[in-house]
Amino acid sequence: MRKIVIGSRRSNLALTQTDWVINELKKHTSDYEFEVKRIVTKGDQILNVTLSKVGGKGLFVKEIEQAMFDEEIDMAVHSMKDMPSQLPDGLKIACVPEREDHRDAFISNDHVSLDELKEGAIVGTSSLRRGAQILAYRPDLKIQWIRGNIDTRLRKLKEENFDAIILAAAGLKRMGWSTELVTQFLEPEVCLPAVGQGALAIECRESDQELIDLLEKINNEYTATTVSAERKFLSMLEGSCSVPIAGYAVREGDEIVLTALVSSSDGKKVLKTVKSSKDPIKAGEEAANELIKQGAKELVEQAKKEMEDN
Ligand SMILES: NCc1[nH]cc(CCC(=O)O)c1CC(=O)O
Repeated sequence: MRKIVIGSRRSNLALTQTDWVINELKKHTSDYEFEVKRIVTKGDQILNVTLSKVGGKGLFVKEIEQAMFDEEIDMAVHSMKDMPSQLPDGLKIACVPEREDHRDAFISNDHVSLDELKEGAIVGTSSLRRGAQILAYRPDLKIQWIRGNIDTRLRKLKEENFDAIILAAAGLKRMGWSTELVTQFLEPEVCLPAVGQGALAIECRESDQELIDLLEKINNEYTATTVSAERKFLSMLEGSCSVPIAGYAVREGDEIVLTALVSSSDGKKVLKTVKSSKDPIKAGEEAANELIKQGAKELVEQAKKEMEDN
């Protein structure tokens, strides 16, 4: 019997997601044994600075991808939103299972809604994207960086000087937290999710056809298609991890409808567009081209300069 070794970050969320995938695979086959191998990534080690300042997305996947090349592991389960838009040669996203909740979850002390937070209240997030959209919606609020896993952030909400925090709903739900904890789920109109938020990316060697055939069984066509539109948009604005960037696609009839956003970190300048196409790649390209036309590249350049100055 072949043993499939799955690399996972050691965070509770990563391990939970990996276990979920193993369970899904076991529904389709009993021909394999599965083993989880924990891998520490750079992103797990650096917890005290804004991720966008130390290299952004790739931080959570590099060591895991190396382990795949070295054949120490056969596959890995990633949060799609942590995946850079370009994969190294020789690896592929073999399948995209059904997406969990795509929304951001707003959690406040005493369950005060975003609209009813007192003037100047402090919202904790380490995401430029969330911070900018909250400020665009409520310019009077203060954004304060917060890091750590879900438990740490919830503890900081209670113990430190935060009035509210924002987390991915998907993370909470996958970890089995009660949704009663959540004051409100932010709809994409208020806070457009990160590209791929709530979805998983299962990565393996391009040459491992046997594993690719197995993973195909838990691919979700709707999620794979809509996420491909979001990621095409992201790839055309790659290098933009210094600016807030967001994208979320749905299917309406036979069209993929992609909403895409790039903004300044202070939320004062928000570029947003909605593009539809039967072809998800085309929807992604058109959204990117439209935002570039509106000045997205200039926003990126400006943000890079500000970061170097700081
Ligand atoms: N950036 C870290 C990260 N990567 C994936 C998730 C949650 C699950 C998901 O969005 O798919 C989180 C935590 C968060 O943003 O609150």
